[in-house]
Amino acid sequence: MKKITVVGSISMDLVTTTNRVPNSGETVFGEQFAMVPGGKGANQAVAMARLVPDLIEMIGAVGADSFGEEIRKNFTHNHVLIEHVGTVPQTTGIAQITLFDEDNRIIIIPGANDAVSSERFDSEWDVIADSALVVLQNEIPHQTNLAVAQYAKENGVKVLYNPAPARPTDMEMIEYVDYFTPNEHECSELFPDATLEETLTKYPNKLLVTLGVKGVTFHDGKAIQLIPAIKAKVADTTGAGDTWNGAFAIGITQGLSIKEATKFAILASHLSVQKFGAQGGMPTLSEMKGHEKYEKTWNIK
Ligand SMILES: Nc1ncnc2c1ncn2[C@@H]1O[C@H](COP(=O)(O)OP(=O)(O)OP(=O)(O)O)[C@@H](O)[C@H]1O
Ligand SMILES: [K+]
Repeated sequence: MKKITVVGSISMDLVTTTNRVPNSGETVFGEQFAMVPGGKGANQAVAMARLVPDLIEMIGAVGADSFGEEIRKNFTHNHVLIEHVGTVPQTTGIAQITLFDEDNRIIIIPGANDAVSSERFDSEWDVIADSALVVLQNEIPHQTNLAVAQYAKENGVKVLYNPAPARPTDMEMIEYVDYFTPNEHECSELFPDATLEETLTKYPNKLLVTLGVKGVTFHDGKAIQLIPAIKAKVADTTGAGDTWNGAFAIGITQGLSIKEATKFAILASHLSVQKFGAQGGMPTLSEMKGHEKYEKTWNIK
């Protein structure tokens, strides 16, 4: 089977839980601290490798620091292939997350992720050309995404592009990609002058919009489809979108229709929101197969 390649971000999430946030010049005691691997690229790679191990190739960069080492271990533990994860002089990307008052405040330092430049690719181009699918998000430079998407198109390789977080330059990508997967909020940022229905109708079988607890919507060429989410007892929705994108990528590359791949991915994200952390709840294929909503006709291997 051909590999799936993610070109994207890798970071360490530093998560502080506190009942008070300090004012300028003030020091407070918080409640808890956790360090968990994250970054949308890495999360989507792990989501896929949980379902199909040793078939997901990660292209990205970390720094020459202890976070980089931890992240490499985490990839290997999750059966993501990291021969093309480089080490650069910048620090490993981090997200400093403060959980306060049932909400979060996040500072991202891209660090090594800003150094993921297609101008430095060498054997990476062959990896991309040999892939069944390339998966992109928006936490590495836009120029790299654009160069990868253009190269993939020239070489007949399909691209799944998750434009998260949305950037003004995203629309330059759309003609080179096969699947475009914003969430509802990103979709209205990217298409501010049209209704959701108009936008979906303009990009049939290409634009899939995730609607959180409402599910996923797309136009199938004849009509707009809305596939409902599966209700869950929610522990933490972090990573729901990454799980959905990763599982959708697996479904599509294993021959499912857009509708069936969407349903497969909805089941994966339903399982993911029931555990803490972005990667914590990402299901394995056997966990998926054990669920009553798993359909035998999917035939995922
Ligand atoms: N509360 C929930 N219960 C069940 N399924 C959910 C829930 N939230 C999200 N999902 C599933 O996950 C998919 C993706 O969620 P969403 O549209 O919120 O993506 P997102 O905004 O990119 O997520 P995040 O940024 O939190 O990772 C949804 O289409 C849905 O199938
Ligand atoms: K989760």
